[in-house]
Amino acid sequence: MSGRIVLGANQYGKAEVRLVRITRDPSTGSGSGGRHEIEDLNVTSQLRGDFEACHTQGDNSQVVATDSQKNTVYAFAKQHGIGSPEQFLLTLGRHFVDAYPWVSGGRWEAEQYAWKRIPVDGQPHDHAFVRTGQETRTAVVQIDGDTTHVVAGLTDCTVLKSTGSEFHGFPRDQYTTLAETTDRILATSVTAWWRYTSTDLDFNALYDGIRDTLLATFASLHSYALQQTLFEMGKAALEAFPDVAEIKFSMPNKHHFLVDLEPFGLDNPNEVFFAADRPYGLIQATVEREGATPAPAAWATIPGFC
Ligand SMILES: O=c1[nH]c(=O)c2[nH]c(=O)[nH]c2[nH]1
Repeated sequence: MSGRIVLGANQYGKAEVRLVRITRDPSTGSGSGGRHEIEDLNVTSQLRGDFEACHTQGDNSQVVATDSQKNTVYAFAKQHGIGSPEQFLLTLGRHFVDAYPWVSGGRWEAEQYAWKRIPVDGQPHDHAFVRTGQETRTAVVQIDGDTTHVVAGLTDCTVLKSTGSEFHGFPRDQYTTLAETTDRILATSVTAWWRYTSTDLDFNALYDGIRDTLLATFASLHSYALQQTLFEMGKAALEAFPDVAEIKFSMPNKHHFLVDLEPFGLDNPNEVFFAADRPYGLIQATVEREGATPAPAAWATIPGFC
């Protein structure tokens, strides 16, 4: 032992690059926009090799910036597609090892989130999807003497439309930078609670029917705002299910920003997106039957709704 302090094992890179790739095939599908495929990944790229000088002397001449690693993820999604996470990571990893002699290896990781097409009238929709495997069904019963309230709902039901969503016409002031758009991704994680008017119902059948109605409306509505989508989802559920008195929603607007690939000489016609996790828009509203008697006690223990 010399007593000298030295650098041990190290790796570095960009973690959790959220990437959504939409692949459009205008020759397929029933609508004018064709059938879309969605691939949704969380990618981490880390390089290993000779990075001694950076750690010990602040010499960045061999440091492939983590920002460049992130850009490469997005550019490769455009250029090579994804296909499978394994194939995508292999292409990515080989690129860094081949491009930089001092990069001896690295670690590339991806999580892929599965999406299913939302069924509308029994047919899988061309460009509206629901994320599988995370939705939770919820229910609360409250009894107070002779009064019983049943509220039920769902949470963490993540849905996405890769077209059929616009947002424009909003006021502009000196703090407005958001561009108007006539074609954007609309994605949200639906939390909904609805109040039943009776305790003697086929709750399983109702849950399935209400959930399917909410999702089919999300899929079918050409949206001008998430607020409008929320209202139409509630309206459709109330119209189809007379045993539901009212429905409350909390829906984050899960923003997907188009990645600027121009610096890399690539166009990006709504194909490669940065899926931001925060901040997010948060849209909350109650949809109710006009003139109905309110039931504040039913909602007293369900926080976070208006
Ligand atoms: O559907 C939307 N509603 C908004 O209120 C809003 N605000 C915003 O910046 N983007 C959006 N999108």
